[in-house]
Amino acid sequence: MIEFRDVTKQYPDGTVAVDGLDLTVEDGKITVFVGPSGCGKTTSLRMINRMIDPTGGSILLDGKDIRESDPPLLRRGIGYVIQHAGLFPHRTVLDNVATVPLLTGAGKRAARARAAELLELVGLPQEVARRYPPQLSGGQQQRVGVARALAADPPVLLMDEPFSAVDPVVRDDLQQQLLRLQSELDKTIVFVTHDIDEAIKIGDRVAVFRVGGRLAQYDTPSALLAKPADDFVSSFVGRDRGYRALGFLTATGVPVAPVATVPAGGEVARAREALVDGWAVVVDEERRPLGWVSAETLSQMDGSVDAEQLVSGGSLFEVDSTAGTAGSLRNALDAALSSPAAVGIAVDGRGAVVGGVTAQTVLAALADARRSGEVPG
Ligand SMILES: Nc1ncnc2c1ncn2[C@@H]1O[C@H](COP(=O)(O)OP(=O)(O)OP(=O)(O)O)[C@@H](O)[C@H]1O
Repeated sequence: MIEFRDVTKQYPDGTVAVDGLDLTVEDGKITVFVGPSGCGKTTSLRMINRMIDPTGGSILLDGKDIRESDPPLLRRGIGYVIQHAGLFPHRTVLDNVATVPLLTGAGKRAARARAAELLELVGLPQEVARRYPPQLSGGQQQRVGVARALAADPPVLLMDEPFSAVDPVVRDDLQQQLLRLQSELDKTIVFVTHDIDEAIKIGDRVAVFRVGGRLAQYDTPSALLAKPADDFVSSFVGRDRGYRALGFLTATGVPVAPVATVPAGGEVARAREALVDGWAVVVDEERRPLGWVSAETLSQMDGSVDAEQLVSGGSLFEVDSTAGTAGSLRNALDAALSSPAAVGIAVDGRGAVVGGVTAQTVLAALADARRSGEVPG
């Protein structure tokens, strides 16, 4: 547990970067510091490993004031990941990671074995280990940075905008990977970002800072979206916060209705009979959706349903609650809104069609969730 107690940092030029911060970072959780540029996120983070010392108040790590700890020793228990990974360009990827176990007294062979293990853990293919950092993509470099930070097996991990320099698709991938790693490792992670979407996606708890280094709100992502403390937080979490809040409710409670399906390669005449409200989903042998057909598209096919001529299908959402993979209400609503037939396709864990929902059904499920108190109104 990391406790900030009335922590203030005033730089020598008079700038107050952090002002009276009181906050407790829980063990085994991801705590995100988010806020506009210059609000003191990085300063707050760096005070945890004593790269910066506060000018007022105190920070406790597991009940002990960190001022009583020798900084190098303190940092052994605190991994640190930054934007652009901060790797040594002239050492191989393997050696970049192996540096840490070497520093903590492991032999060369053991250090390299540990490094190889960590690279695998963060999802890097083996051949990457022999390359040098400039020969890696930005996303791969970030993974190496995470592997290196984990090398000493520190209970605490500080991450300062680690994924900001990569494109949105890679970023999404890195975020998923972090969540997967965390579900295995249970580290205490403090993560700085200026991106509220990222904060909401990965944070167990999110601390929103305002400029001047003051904490505006510290809450779970869903509470932040449902009950922003003031106008600043409300505008920071954004206009579509109601829509984003749907991402926290699983679609398991949404009644899925049967949806018309026709096999690819089946007879057009039969497919025409199967249409419901003018549409049917074309599926492969495993009942996985390939796209939609309407009376009009069928009229352009001769004889059999041609998988090359379908109306493309919109997003899908999962309802396989037994596998614990149910999508969210947001996924379900998006599926309905993006479907050419206005019916969102629900699939099971294997991707087979199990039915469909309309936007009205999703909204009715949301209204039910509100009535039962599952979500604040
Ligand atoms: N060494 C320093 N000397 C003086 N002022 C500083 C110093 N470092 C940071 N600051 C100021 O302290 C404030 C907080 O900076 P900090 O880097 O903690 O913010 P941040 O929220 O992480 O910002 P960003 O998202 O832009 O990185 C800013 O006004 C910044 O200009």
